[in-house]
Amino acid sequence: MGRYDLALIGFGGVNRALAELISQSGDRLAGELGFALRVVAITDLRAGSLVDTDGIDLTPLLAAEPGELSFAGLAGGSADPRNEWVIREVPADIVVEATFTNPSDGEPALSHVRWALESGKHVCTTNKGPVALAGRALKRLAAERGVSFEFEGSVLSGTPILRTAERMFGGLEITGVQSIMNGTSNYILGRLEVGIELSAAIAEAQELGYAEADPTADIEGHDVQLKVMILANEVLGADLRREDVFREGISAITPHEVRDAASKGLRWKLVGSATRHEDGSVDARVAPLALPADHPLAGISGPVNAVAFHTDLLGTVTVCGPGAGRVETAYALLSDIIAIHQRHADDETAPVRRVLQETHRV
Ligand SMILES: NC(=O)C1=CN([C@@H]2O[C@H](COP(=O)(O)OP(=O)(O)OC[C@H]3O[C@@H](n4cnc5c(N)ncnc54)[C@H](O)[C@@H]3O)[C@@H](O)[C@H]2O)C=CC1
Ligand SMILES: N[C@@H](CC=O)C(=O)O
Repeated sequence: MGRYDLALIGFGGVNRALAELISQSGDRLAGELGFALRVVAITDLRAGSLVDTDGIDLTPLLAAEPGELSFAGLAGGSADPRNEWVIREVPADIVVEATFTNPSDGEPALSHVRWALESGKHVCTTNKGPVALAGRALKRLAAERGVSFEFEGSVLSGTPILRTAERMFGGLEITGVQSIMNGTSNYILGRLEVGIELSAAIAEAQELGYAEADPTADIEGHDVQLKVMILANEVLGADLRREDVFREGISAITPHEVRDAASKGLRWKLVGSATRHEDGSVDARVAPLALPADHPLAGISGPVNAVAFHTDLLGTVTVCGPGAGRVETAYALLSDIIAIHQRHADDETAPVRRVLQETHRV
């Protein structure tokens, strides 16, 4: 059986959840998917870096409290993350980027992704920064190097919204999208409705693993701004920059307004939308809206997200599912790895083929 060796960049909630999945369910997944997964490198700003090209034993790492994990002193370990060296030099097949999202310039994740693609490694990421701010250039670089750049988890976490649009909407003209794409703000609005204070609701969203490292990005709409850019660029053929997308968050909405709206059958939602005009131009914006109960997005609660696609032949098609969560987002990474396998399993240089040949099974 073939195998993919992974380098995990960032070892916070999402990449830990992926490591847990591999550690606990790797054999079952290998039987089902036809390839095994092995982690050969991990880097993290706080923990440092750890490399073992024979495969890292994940069990003791996952047993440690996240805040207390340090790779210094372990064989192949260092207190320094050594991101560039690990990404460029360690012989991994796939670099899995899950450091924090930087809405301003996408760094350092943008460099991580670029280094990996330049080194001829496939990349999967849940990080919205590189995809929203440099998606076109990175896809071009990946194509030049004959590798894949996958980012399903950058929009709607594990819910396969980008692949659904790409693979299932053939022949449809999509004229616009209206969406709820931030689990944290949607969760918080629901908590305000039942009388929880804003600061307590934010703390809950952090504890549950939904919030960004800096939750301002969730509350003030930066996160949705990036996701609208990704969706519009991928689905509507746009080439939006951040300054093209009007942004207003939920911080100005008071708990009283939320409860008052609910008593009138309205629900405040942070809505990201994009519309394509006849001349091909695309307008996009992020703003809170008080939606009537019969709106397709009004009933979307908690960390669940949804995208309503406006199409010519089907009218409105709404897809909903988890929009945040560690395990849910780790699933997005697994789905990216499966996509890489499906695309490259027949390549001359594909890792699966290479391993099969090495072990003389073909
Ligand atoms: N948690 C969620 O529900 C979702 C998260 N995402 C995105 O996935 C990414 C990871 O999310 P989480 O794991 O929840 O975040 P997290 O904050 O739990 O983990 C990020 C990790 O990256 C590490 N890190 C930061 N800078 C680094 C650097 N320069 N080099 C190496 N490591 C570095 C941090 O020490 C931390 O352990 C973020 O970009 C986030 O926006 C996307 C969809 C959903
Ligand atoms: N903080 C984000 C995580 C996923 O992108 C959210 O709450 O949606």
